Amino acid sequence: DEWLHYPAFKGGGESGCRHEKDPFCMLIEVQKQWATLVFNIQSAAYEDFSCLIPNPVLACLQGLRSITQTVGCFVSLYVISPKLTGLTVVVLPCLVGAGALIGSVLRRLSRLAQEQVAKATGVADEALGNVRTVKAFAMEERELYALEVDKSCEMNENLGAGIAVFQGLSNIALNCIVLGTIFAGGTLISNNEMSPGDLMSFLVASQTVQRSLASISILFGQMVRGISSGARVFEYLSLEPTIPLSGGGRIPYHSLIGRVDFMDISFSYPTRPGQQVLKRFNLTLPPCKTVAIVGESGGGKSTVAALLERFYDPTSGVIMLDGLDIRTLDPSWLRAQVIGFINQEPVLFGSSIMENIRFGKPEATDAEVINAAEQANAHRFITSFPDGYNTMVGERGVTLSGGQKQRIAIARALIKNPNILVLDEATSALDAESERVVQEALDRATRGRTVLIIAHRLSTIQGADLICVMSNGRIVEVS
Ligand SMILES: Nc1ncnc2c1ncn2[C@@H]1O[C@H](COP(=O)(O)OP(=O)(O)OP(=O)(O)O)[C@@H](O)[C@H]1O
Repeated sequence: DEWLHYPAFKGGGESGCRHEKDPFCMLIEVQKQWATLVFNIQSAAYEDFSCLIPNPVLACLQGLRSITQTVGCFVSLYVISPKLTGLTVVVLPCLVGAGALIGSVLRRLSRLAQEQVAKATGVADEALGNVRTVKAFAMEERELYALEVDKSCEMNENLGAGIAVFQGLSNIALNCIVLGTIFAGGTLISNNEMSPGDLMSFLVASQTVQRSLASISILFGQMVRGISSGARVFEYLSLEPTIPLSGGGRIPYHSLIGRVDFMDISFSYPTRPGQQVLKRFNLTLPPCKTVAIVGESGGGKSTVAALLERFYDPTSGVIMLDGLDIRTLDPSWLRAQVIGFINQEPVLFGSSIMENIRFGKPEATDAEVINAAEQANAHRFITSFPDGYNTMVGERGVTLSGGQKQRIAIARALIKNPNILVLDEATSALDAESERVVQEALDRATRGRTVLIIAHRLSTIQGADLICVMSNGRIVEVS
């Protein structure tokens, strides 16, 4: 009876609130209207503007609605029964603490699952990119990708189970709160400290809190997944290169002589600081001369080329270009205009021959591309293809032979007309005939340039002005 006479349940008027001066009634009404407003905005956003509003904004609106509902209902709860509300306030932090604990475990699981997905994708990429090697070793049946995907599947299942347990537990906990409220409220009613109507109002308001908290817990599950995926992206975005991409001095083209001095260079790769690859290495590349480095495998020859290209900076010592420390020069200018680099395994892009050669100088005209191809002994074989320079080379150049790929790589390096040419075992992967053709192209390309040749074969270094033998990270003989 008393409950039915309570103002909040009497109904009447447009707002359903007959006693507009009753603070409890007003509070319920304001909270209801606010929740409806936010809900309507959110629904309208979903239905009419979902393509315009980013998902995080929609999620924020949903979160905002749940949070305001929770706060509003808590105020109402306090107005109805401070004692019962106090009890809820004591229990709730314990639940929130337990939720935060489970949440941190879930975040860790989610991060591990994301890393495993990335690993599985990497394996698939490698297996597909190196399909010939996979076939050559009859490894098609070895389910490398399946293994990684199974692991990823297992991890995601664990994560899903974790989120399910989290959501299940939070629902059980919230229902327990309702049961506890009825129990505690019943005790208060029997002691005449509370009316049945108050208890019913309390329950209605606490169920709204329950619904809001349940939707917050779902949002939290989505947030856990989102944050760990985003964290990996932001981790990469926030990486700063140790060697800047650009910035620094440039030597005007007409004053550039092309003398390179390696002075007392010591170097260890950052991933293996314990292994010193170069030890007080000294070498001079005189302008317009060809210097060849030979030596045992793993002796550090390619590392010398990598340091000249500024892929790494030496641990100690200085590399000079025309008497200037290359660390003071603009790396993008050095790589794009001064040094032409041709390595053992030329990597081509899955576009046309024309675009691959033009990669060396994006603004080059078709005539310049053809000229570079002629210098690299590539023009004849390119024009023998039905599509000529528009022939697509396939992913990483798989539709070309080793010698053809190498000559396109030479043309790509020559088109920028570099002052310094670095050839890192450029012909070592070729048979005798292909090597002869490529060598011819290289002999032509090296004229009038400072050249560093890293070689295994005698034929490659025959024309060199200086031959240096490298062992154990330093030059041991010069002839
Ligand atoms: N990115 C890297 N990280 C760590 N160590 C590396 C890296 N690259 C090469 N090394 C190590 O540095 C040493 C020198 O390698 P480098 O490639 O310079 O030798 P190389 O003389 O060119 O050999 P090869 O004639 O066989 O090509 C080797 O012991 C190699 O294992």
